[in-house]
Amino acid sequence: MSSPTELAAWQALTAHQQEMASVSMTSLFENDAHRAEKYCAHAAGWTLDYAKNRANDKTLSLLTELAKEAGLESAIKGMFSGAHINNTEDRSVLHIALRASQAQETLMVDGVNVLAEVRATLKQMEQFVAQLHSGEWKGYSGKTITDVVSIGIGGSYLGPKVVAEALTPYKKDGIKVHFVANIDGSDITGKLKQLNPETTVFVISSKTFGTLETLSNANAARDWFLSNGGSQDNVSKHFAAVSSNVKKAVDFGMAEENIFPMWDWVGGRYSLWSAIGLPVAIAVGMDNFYALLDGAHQMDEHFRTAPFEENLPVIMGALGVWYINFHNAQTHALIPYDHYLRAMPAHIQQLDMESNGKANLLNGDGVATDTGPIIWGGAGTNGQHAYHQLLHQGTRLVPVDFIAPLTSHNPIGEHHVHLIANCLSQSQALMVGKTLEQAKQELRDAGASEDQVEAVAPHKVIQGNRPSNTLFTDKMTPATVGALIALYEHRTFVQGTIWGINSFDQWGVELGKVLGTDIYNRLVSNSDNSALDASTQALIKAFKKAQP
Ligand SMILES: O=P(O)(O)OC[C@H]1O[C@H](O)[C@H](O)[C@@H](O)[C@@H]1O
Repeated sequence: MSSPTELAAWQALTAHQQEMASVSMTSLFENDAHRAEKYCAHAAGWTLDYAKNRANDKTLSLLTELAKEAGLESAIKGMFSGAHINNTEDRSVLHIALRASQAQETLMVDGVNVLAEVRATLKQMEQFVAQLHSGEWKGYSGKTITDVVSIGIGGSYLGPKVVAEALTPYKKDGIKVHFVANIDGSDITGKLKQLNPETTVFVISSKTFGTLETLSNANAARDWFLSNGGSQDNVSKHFAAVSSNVKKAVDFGMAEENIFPMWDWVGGRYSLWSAIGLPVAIAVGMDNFYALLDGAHQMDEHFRTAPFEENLPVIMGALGVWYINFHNAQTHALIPYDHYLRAMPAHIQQLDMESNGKANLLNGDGVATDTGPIIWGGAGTNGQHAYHQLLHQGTRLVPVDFIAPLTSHNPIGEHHVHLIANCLSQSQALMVGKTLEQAKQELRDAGASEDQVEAVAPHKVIQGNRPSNTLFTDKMTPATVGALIALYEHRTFVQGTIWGINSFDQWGVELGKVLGTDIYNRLVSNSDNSALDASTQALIKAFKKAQP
């Protein structure tokens, strides 16, 4: 596809943005008694209230038209049929196959029924999880396993960690699941201190089995195991792997039956639904893992079949484009009002920024528009006492997604009512703001002198008219958590399709890895560094000087 700026809907939106510039969201509500119910959509246990956006019927119809002109309908068909939509790697993009309904028996891709492979792997996971939970799986000294440590990084780490945390109320007793990712030795050292090698199983999650951080931590775990009573013959009782590189995992010491396959049609950041999600399945049980997959599948079906006007990923994706490209928004915040979902913004950050942080169209030409925004956020209400100041009064426009369950897993006292009251009031405050007159009156009512009123009132003005979506569900369950993450996966795809970029490769991370190896070699040798830039030379020198 060529640049989206050439599309008729893009040009119409550019003109429409001018029309909307002086229209406040509050006036949109005043002029349409049905706005709240109209600007509301439902899918897979979630409701999206998108009424608090700088958008009217025309905006939404132009945005929907833009998605159509950009070819989103055929892109969706392409994804679901296994077309090689990841064009730079010539691969299908099939995370949707990992959660396909059991009723579907075949999905033929390049002559292979991928669903048969997916189902066989799920069965393998079932057995593994059952053996761990029943106590049938014993460590080398005959003791029952009490701890599982997942070692991975990027997509082979963050998604499972975030979902396992989100599903804390569903955790099964007996086995504690830990995650290690960083090559900073403090990460694994801290974890190993709490563990007994006789009762610990490590799951090494790496699609390539070639990632520096993961292999370094896997080797450190094996060394620890071997120097604390374990033997080479027993490595297979304490180490399993999830990887598409079986040979490397076998060479490490894994038994072939403890290696769970991955496929090149699953991108790392989309892989938590595969055996990469094994730590989740161990933490919450296979029944809950299946419920997670089913929730995601419900969202897939909605995305595949719902008209764009009612389609949550399309609405959210298109509204994001509206702000990024027509209002110059540089970032997008996700604020879950749910303690267990507190790390979700980090997962969506990885998902979205690794997918849409691109500057080339599918055909290789440079883009003419901004693409993926900076995704950030954190748990409400904590953020209200920190960065919300900037959301309300800063100079930047930051569209926000508020995410909340209507009921709590821990309904103590008035906590949940307050939590939700805060969530709703934040989106309200962002929209309505506070005028100078209101600020003055507030100060007068509090007994301030006229001098104080004049001096302080401008600082209390809140511009308002700042957009947000509110996503809510009855309860955070495996199914609703699965649907929520699938929603953001598809939103990312919608935006990538509108921008005409490939959301499924990640060439940008490679250069740092190559240079990292080069610098490593320089740090451990007496190489001639004079050809390097002066800053890097000085930093290498400082490192070497500090070594004992
Ligand atoms: O699963 P692995 O092969 O170890 O890869 C782990 C991660 O590393 C890479 O650098 C990619 O940027 C990620 O997309 C990937 O998830």
